[in-house]
Amino acid sequence: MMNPGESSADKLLARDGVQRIPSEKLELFQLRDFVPPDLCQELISLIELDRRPSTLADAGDDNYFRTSETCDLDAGLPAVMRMEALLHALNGIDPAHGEPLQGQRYDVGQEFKPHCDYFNPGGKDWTRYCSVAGQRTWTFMIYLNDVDAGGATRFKAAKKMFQPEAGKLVCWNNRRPDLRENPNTIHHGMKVRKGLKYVITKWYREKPWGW
Ligand SMILES: O=C(O)CCC(=O)C(=O)O
Ligand SMILES: [Fe+2]
Repeated sequence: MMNPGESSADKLLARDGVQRIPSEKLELFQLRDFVPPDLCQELISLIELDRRPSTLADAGDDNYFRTSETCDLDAGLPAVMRMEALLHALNGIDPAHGEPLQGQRYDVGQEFKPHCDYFNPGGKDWTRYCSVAGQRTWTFMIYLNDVDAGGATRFKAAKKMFQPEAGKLVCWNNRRPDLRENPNTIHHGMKVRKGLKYVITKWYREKPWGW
């Protein structure tokens, strides 16, 4: 049986418009027009109100690895609740297994270099990030606006680049069928060349989030 912290290809493909990116190496999907324009605008306004420099687990020494700005979105706000309801209807994941929704804002020249969303087993932050809620299972990411130039998300193993497009969802399973972390999920939020880029990210965990 599927863990309540996971979605599945069958569940996602049951929705009209969901496309699986052909690859043996990972489970990767997109859905255009997932989030309506008025909700995209509301979420952009919330990110603008409350942004701060992004941080990283296992950051290492590269201060330019993730140069965007982040915002934790308050789960009690109507726009955030609407977003959560859309996600739950699509992916079927128990909302208790979700981390709080995060917003990201990238200015010209900002990027998130190639990385995986799961935590490195045995890495120095492993205990701190995974002791309560376990490993990250699935990632759901939504572009909130069309970017003037740049800002694509590149999945090298799948030979796929997603162009930002208001309301478009990209989602993937961070693990393989045997539940080991899948390094083929490595992805690069490429530099914005012109304009701003806003995204929302939702990460799910093996166990309930609980704090
Ligand atoms: O902004 C992007 O295109 C990628 C964002 C991302 O990978 C993340 O927030 O984990
Ligand atoms: Fe990521």
